[in-house]
Amino acid sequence: MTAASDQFAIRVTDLVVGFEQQTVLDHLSLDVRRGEILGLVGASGGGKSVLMRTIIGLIPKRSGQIEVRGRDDGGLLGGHARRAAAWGILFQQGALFSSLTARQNVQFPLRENLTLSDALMDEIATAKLELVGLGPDDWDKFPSQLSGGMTKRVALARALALDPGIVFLDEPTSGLDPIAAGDFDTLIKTLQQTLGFTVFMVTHDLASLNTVCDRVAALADGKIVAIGPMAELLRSEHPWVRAYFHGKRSQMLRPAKD
Ligand SMILES: Nc1ncnc2c1ncn2[C@@H]1O[C@H](COP(=O)(O)OP(=O)(O)OP(=O)(O)O)[C@@H](O)[C@H]1O
Repeated sequence: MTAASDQFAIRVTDLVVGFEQQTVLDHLSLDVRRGEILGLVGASGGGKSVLMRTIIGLIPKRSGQIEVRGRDDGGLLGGHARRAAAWGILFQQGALFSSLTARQNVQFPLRENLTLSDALMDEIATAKLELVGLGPDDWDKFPSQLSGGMTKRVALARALALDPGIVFLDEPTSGLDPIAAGDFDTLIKTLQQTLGFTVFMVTHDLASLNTVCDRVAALADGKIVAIGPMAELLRSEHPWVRAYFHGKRSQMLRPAKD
């Protein structure tokens, strides 16, 4: 492993992805640094989810390279589980199993990948639920009994079940009120700083981009057209990036000048 490749958690080079006649990602390149929180913005239908799903292997690519390093330091886990622990994902709607309790949802990846006693599995699952701020009263609730914010927290606990090196978050704050969204942002930042994983986050939430992301990447016309800290993106001359960050709705979020 070279020092340069060690620096990156994900390297996407010249990626082309499409469906029938449609080309969604058109020779896209993107590096995600190890240990950073990268936010991805782009127009609706522009290919953000397709990019995330292609990186994790759910959608086939037409051409290009994808290198996902994740966690390869060995740790306590064996071969199959080590690969599974490379990344965790939080899907947009939480995507919990409705017939399983919060605790059982978090145990699911453990059961799939590890051979552990029920007692140990219980212990790991409750530790993860505590990590995301859920107490014993919530552990045995079913998804229908959880609020939107709690659902996201359980989904995050499940994404962290195998101690992944990379966490993919698909619009983590969508559907949450601004206070719950702010709390969730803080939780992600705190966990990332404590546990040191890399975060790849698709979001439309300007507050999240401002407060939690180390860098922001903008996807337009199937490519990454700007990438850097938020302050740099705000100075970008790319027409779509300008329209996104300096359009009427974004302006409304800034304090009025007196
Ligand atoms: N499985 C699929 N089969 C065919 N077309 C697809 C498939 N998945 C996505 N697409 C198409 O790819 C394009 C990009 O979709 P994608 O879901 O990545 O957009 P997005 O940027 O995540 O949008 P949003 O912000 O609205 O969630 C869309 O035109 C969509 O219809």
